[in-house]
Amino acid sequence: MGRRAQNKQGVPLPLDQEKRTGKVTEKLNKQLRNNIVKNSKPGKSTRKSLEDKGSSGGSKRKREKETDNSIAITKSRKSSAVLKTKKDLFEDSDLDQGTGGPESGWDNMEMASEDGEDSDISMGSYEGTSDSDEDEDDSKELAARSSDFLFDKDEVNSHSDSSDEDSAEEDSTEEEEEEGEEEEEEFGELGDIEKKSRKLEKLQKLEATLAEEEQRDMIERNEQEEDFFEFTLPTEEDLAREAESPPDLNVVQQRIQDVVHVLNSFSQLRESNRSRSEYMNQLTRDMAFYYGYSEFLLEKLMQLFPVSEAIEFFEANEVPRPVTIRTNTLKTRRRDLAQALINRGVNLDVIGKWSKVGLTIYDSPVPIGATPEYMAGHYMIQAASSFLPVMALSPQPHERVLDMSSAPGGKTTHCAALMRNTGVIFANDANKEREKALVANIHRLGVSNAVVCNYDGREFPKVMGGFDRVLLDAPCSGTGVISKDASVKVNKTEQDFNMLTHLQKELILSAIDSVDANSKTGGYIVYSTCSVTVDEDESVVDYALRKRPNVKLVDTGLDFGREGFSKFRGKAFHPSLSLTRRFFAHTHNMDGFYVAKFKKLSNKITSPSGENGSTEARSTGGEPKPKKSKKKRSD
Ligand SMILES: C[S@@+](CC[C@H](N)C(=O)[O-])C[C@H]1O[C@@H](n2cnc3c(N)ncnc32)[C@H](O)[C@@H]1O
Repeated sequence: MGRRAQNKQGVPLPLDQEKRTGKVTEKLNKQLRNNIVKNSKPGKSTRKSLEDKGSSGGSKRKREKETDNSIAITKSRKSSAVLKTKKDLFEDSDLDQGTGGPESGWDNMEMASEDGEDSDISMGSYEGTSDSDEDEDDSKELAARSSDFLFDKDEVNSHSDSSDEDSAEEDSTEEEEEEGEEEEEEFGELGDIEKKSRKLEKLQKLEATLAEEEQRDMIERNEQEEDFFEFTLPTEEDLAREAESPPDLNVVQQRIQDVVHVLNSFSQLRESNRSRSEYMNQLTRDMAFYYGYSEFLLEKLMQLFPVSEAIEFFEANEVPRPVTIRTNTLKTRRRDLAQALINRGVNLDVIGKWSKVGLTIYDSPVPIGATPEYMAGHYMIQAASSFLPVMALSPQPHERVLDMSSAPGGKTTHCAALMRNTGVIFANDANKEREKALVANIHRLGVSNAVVCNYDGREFPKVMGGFDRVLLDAPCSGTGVISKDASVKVNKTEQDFNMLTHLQKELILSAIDSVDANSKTGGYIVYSTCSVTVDEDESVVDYALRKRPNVKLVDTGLDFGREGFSKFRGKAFHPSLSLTRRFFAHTHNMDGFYVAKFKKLSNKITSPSGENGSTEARSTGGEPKPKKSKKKRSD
């Protein structure tokens, strides 16, 4: 558990709270707009003072009040003409009801965000709330407001009276009054529909103007903020002093934010005598401390993302993923299972459009691993990400399938369900202890087409071959499941990674050699890990492509997930690596996962130089083992 999670004296704010781009900015814009609509009066600044922000951790955000006020006043005045007209439009039509002041503006925003997340899950999108969803919500709200406004005739008619009474309205320009008179005349002449559509058009124009105005204001505000932002990296002495006193997470958190800010606008905000690597070193040190990782692992994981995204990644690892279950279609249908669980008071929803068998469990009055339905084998408690390799493998009825590292059997039993208990699955694992759970699950779920075996996967081609499909859900470091097992943060050394990747490379060649390229229905291999490191993912797959030119990567068939790296930190992989898929907690709300799918083209191993190898793999069963490549490789 990281210090961030351990800290009991007040939880620091999420580090991305001050993000200046993307959705947060958009939300901020919305809030600003709300505040301005509610509060804007000529001469009153609606902007939050920058001085409100913390200045610990070596940063200073100064503001020259006079300059700022004058800008604020000018801006506020500039907006007021527009706002006033908008106010006219809304004032007497009850449109303000329920929107409250600036604080409730924040409240509304938070609620909208939560709703977005909920509907995200219930609608099955794992891509997060899209901007267009938010836009759609906004436009619905606007349409609702507009239609209230347009169709409440009495309110519209009383509008001019009440505006006369409003002293602030007396300041309105003559043009505005003239426009109002003209409007009344026109209203007398034009039909209802035309009148309404003109009003709506006007409303839309005002909205657009307001949005533009606030966008400009936001940009200007950010620029000013940067002008007054100062951050100095702590010296060795500062750090030594800091180390002597009890750790203050708030100081570290603030420094992380500041360093990220500097790195994002490096040429503008850096100290001239400091290099990027000095900032990166401080960031690594602080983040490792803050989230409780070894510096070695933190650095490795940091390399996967731009710095701001890395923070989202580490934050997501502090939050548990939703509990998910997979319906065992050998015994029941998802609809019936959901109904049975709902009858027990379980609060659930479908997992997403991408799966027809998954359910997300929000809460349950009974342990979800002890219901009668669980005991009867109607479902498997399984992470959403674990569905993916089996979906990619797509085993067919009557095929011969090998699950090379199968315990405790989540994927074996899924394969059996897709094969409708026909054909045969060899459920292998090198660990006999873990196979107890595999056997128990096979029995509980009613799988009758599995043969459990206990070989080192590297030896499998010597035992048998000729499979239509092979799944290698490889042993890995588990960097994708840190939210479940936080010990990974500190217990994986460089040596562990070296040993693991070596094993993974041997296993992947074995998996390839176990498949029959001439299979009428298959000839596929899926490689997956619950780790996000390139060493265990793309590097292993690229190695396999080089060592076995008789396979090629194909589309995984998964219609979401991020493309695998085809180059990484100066290292070029085969371009087809982009066909592989990466999944992350912070982007897909599921455990970190990697999936690659190969098609075997020939049972002959062609040497990397393009010559035909003299041997065939054991892929058709019984053939000699492929000769070892004489060429020495660095990996
Ligand atoms: C990620 S887990 C597999 C999870 C499993 N596929 C499931 O869905 O339930 C990796 C497995 O690889 C097994 N393993 C480790 N080394 C192995 C080897 N040399 N050959 C075969 N299996 C191995 C481990 O015992 C572990 O059960």
